[in-house]
Amino acid sequence: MSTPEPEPHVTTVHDDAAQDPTPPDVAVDQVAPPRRIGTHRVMRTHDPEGDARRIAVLTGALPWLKEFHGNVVVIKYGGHAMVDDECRRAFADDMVFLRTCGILPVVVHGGGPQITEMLGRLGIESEFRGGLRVTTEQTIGVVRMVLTGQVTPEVVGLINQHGPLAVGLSGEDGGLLTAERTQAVVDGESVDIGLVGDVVEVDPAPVRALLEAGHIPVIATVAPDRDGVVHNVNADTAAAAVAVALDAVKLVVLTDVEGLYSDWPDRDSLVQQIDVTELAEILPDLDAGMAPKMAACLRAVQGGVKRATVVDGRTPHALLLEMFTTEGTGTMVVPSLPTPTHAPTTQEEGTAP
Ligand SMILES: Nc1ncnc2c1ncn2[C@@H]1O[C@H](COP(=O)(O)OP(=O)(O)O)[C@@H](O)[C@H]1O
Ligand SMILES: CC(=O)N[C@@H](CCC(=O)OP(=O)(O)O)C(=O)O
Repeated sequence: MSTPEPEPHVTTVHDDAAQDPTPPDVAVDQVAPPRRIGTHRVMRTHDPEGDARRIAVLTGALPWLKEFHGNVVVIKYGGHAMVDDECRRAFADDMVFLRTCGILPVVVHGGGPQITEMLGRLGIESEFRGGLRVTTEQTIGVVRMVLTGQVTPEVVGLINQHGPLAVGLSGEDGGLLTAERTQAVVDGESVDIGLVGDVVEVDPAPVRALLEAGHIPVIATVAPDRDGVVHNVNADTAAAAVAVALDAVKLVVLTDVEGLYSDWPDRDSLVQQIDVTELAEILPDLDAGMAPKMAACLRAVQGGVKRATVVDGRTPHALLLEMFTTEGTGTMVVPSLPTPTHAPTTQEEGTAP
């Protein structure tokens, strides 16, 4: 019996190697690939000028962060500033930015165009006198429905895309606002405009409770009078009253124009800064849209709010630029400026804290 030939030694890769986690044989002359250490991330390209700009922005924000940290800032979010998607997203980002920086934003929203649209759909014509809506028994229901049932949830929803931060409430909730029937002033004459109220009392407790719980309050401006009759309150007016009651350091009014023009509509006449004495003088001559807005800024600063600014809400992030850079935007209302007895310093000229 002959001895069987030995099988030639063959290195094979078995079919079942796919299930076998051990690596296949490595030929002696094959070098293992070098081990890769770490992973990639987005890196800056060499850009000393860009770096200097970024650093200037970040360090330049420091005095403002110190000024606002732990303090209430009231933001009046006008109905005209809500119309564009990009601006709406930017507004929500800005509110969350403020809250994350330890600042306490409180939003008071308008909704004039949205109310007008709904009234139009119902076949009711809108009428304004002295910048305020003539409000009948019929229209107050629509005003209340649009502000609390449509605009508040929209604003809350926008902010809450970042997480459950915003909580909506109206002047009717928790005794927040008490209104008293008011009149409009047209050509120096007081005229009746129905169920329109001025704010005569603010109970800040419900808003403070929300702030303490880490929330961003979003307020709709319908409010009962002392008999419980609901009134339509202009959102600029309500924002000013809320800012005073909460000892806010700042009121920012977001609207659809760059600020106050002294010679409206001449675009070269933007007022950069105005003190309350001068504002009180020109207030009776202001046109409808700006009249309640500037009256609100006046009321806020006279009530102890350090600054009130009207800013163009159609420019995304205009609020951040206004709050965290020395170069302001829009029109700033400040307390009465003392008559300078010396050449103004840079600090007095600018808007630094
Ligand atoms: N002196 C002025 N300076 C700037 N805007 C003015 C002036 N007078 C009237 N306006 C008008 O006021 C409007 C802003 O008010 P309004 O429409 O009530 O805004 P919001 O909905 O934000 O409260 C501007 O779009 C402009 O048409
Ligand atoms: C009395 C009065 O005029 N109320 C306003 C309330 C909404 C508001 O102020 O909205 P804006 O801020 O978008 O203008 C109105 O009915 O239109």
